[in-house]
Amino acid sequence: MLDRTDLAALLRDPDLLTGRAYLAGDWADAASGQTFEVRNPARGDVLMQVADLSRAEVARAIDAAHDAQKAWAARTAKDRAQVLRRWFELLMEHREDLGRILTAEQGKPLAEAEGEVAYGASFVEWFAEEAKRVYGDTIPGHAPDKRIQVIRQPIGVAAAITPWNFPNAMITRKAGPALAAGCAFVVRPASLTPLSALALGVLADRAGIPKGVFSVLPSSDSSGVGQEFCENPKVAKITFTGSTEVGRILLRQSADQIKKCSMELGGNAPFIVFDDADLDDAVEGAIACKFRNAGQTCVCANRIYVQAGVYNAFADKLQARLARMSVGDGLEEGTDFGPLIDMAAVEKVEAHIADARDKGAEVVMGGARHDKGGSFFQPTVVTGATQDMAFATEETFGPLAPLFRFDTEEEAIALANDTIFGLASYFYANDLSRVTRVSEALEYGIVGVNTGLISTEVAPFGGVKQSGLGREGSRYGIDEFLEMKYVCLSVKPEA
Ligand SMILES: NC(=O)C1=CN([C@@H]2O[C@H](COP(=O)(O)OP(=O)(O)OC[C@H]3O[C@@H](n4cnc5c(N)ncnc54)[C@H](OP(=O)(O)O)[C@@H]3O)[C@@H](O)[C@H]2O)C=CC1
Ligand SMILES: O=C(O)CCCC(=O)O
Repeated sequence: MLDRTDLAALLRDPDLLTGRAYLAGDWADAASGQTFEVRNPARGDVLMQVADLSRAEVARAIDAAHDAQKAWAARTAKDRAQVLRRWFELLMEHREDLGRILTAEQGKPLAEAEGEVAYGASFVEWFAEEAKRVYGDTIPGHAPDKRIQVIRQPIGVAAAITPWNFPNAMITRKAGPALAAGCAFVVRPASLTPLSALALGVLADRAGIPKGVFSVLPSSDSSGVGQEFCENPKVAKITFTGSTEVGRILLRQSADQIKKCSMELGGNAPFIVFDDADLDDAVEGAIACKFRNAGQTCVCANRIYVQAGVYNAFADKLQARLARMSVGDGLEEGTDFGPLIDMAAVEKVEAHIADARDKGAEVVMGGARHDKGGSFFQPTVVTGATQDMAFATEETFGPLAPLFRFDTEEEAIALANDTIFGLASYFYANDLSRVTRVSEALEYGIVGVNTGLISTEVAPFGGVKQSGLGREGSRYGIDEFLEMKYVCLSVKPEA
């Protein structure tokens, strides 16, 4: 049993745990008194009740953000940077508590949860620094009396919709650059994981982010809030992480007002092992890449292509390594893989396994629900995977590693690119010419070479094709929250 009291008892600062919305600088219940449940995926217990805001309350937060934004933007960049720096420090000081809250509502092992909190905080730190480097430009005039200046200004109110798989970092990766640029920011977190978002609000409040500039708006009405964000003229920017399907809905809804959108959508990452790769490294990389967050990450390997000469050896080593890893409650010491987020996620993994079996693949490891019950699932390896199987075209979002066999480099590249998605891709090889050729040929926003982990605040994260629009993190990430203005000055000659 894990309820609110138990979870609060695990925290050094129980005030981080709240079910009230952070609306326009005030902590509030829903006016209707409605709440929705947040559950712990490992035990299925109801952890807490959280304020279930209406669309009208979300509109009120947008009004407040709109009113507060101008004064926030008018502060010096250094001043905004100092407030963000304070927020970063508080996030790091409370890393353990934030990790416990995250694991309790999302399920990932504590070490991973704390890693996510530090990763999330790194975006606030990075963009606190970048706030001071929003430079403009001076362009030589096109006529003797003309001077041309380019300035970059905050876009206005940014509205974010974020997923359950990274309940902390997907918010900070958007809020950091938005606030640094001088935007106000409202976020509706996934209804499965609002507690991490609300804890971020508690610390934003303590850090001195002004009232209204940052709001956290839990609501069970995802489509109603999505419509409000897209249709409210006071919102200038939509920033979303989630499925390609919902991304399409938000883009359609944003079209009437030509709203600026950043979309970080689904992936279907190929992970290619060439026969000149270091196989032990490739196995470690595959485990980190495929099984992180129990496979519920948009940059997780979804299809593992292994060259024929090393196929059997790779499959054996992968199984041997996985056999030493443990599935369990993320709050317990020594857990490598937590539960899946819910039973729908389990059913999707099962459907992909059944489809592969029907089409001739062999399940050589796992393949079934774990005897811990609930949404725990066995780490699974499937051999004999082929392009007609469901996981070749759809994200599994679970602990299923399908191994495809290929013969030539050309074939591997064609198979890897045979998808509507283009977020992350990975390959292991040592021949320098091959590394260069393959890096250039993969149609993806991100390529990991001899590594299964590519996430960092200093590099641009984002996809091509139907994996999204825009980039998050790095020096480019702040551009998503800025508009460029060209000022043409006519200078009269002396009278
Ligand atoms: N790129 C990524 O990081 C992610 C990819 N996915 C992919 O999507 C699949 C489904 O996962 P799921 O969680 O359902 O992803 P969704 O895209 O449905 O959810 C992501 C966020 O969008 C919200 N949302 C859902 N429908 C709407 C809508 N009509 N308008 C506005 N917001 C909406 C959700 O809210 P709520 O859940 O509260 O309804 C959540 O906050 C996964 O299996 C995976 O393949 C999922 C999550 C992240
Ligand atoms: O699944 C996602 O959308 C977030 C990826 C986490 C990361 O940045 O690595």
